[in-house]
Amino acid sequence: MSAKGLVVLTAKLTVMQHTFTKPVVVGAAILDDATRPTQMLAARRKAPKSLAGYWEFPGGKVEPEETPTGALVREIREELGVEIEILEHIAAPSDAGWRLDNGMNMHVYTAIVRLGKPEPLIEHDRLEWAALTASDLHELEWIPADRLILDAILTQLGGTNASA
Ligand SMILES: Nc1nc2c([nH]c(=O)n2[C@H]2C[C@H](O)[C@@H](COP(=O)(O)OP(=O)(O)OP(=O)(O)O)O2)c(=O)[nH]1
Repeated sequence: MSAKGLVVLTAKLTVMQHTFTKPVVVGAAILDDATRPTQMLAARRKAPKSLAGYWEFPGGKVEPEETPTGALVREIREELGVEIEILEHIAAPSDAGWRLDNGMNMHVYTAIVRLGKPEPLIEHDRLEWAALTASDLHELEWIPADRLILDAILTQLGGTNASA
């Protein structure tokens, strides 16, 4: 095959890969404080109909040219109108992340707000600071797949979280 043919084939394969592989989702567990967190920001989805009313980690899909953390900073800027600093990755059951009900995988990172006040701008109709305790977090109606992640966050923050 000629060099030109190889370039065309590679380009076609890249397009096919983006078409057929599921996007990776990133979510932010936004904390009220980096060293002694007591609260986490939950966001209630407006759409699609099947997810409207459920609480989630604000975030979204990683675009092909983005890093996961770069995508998360962008998504939070778009959705909540704030600049965040990412703190740590929440350890997931596999390198692929947390398996979601839609077949996608999600990576979750703790973060703090560096600039601005979070507002539900596009995808959400409510934001709520929930206490970092199992009872307060689970009281909200989360997207079912997110509940395991809540427990992992509580466990991972256990060493620094005064209220857990
Ligand atoms: N953001 C987010 N999505 C989640 C969570 N749990 C969960 O199952 N999902 C699902 C819902 C969606 O099907 C998918 C994420 O898609 P999204 O609609 O948030 O992505 P996006 O902001 O990039 O939106 P779009 O450009 O595709 O419209 O993952 C979660 O905690 N946060």
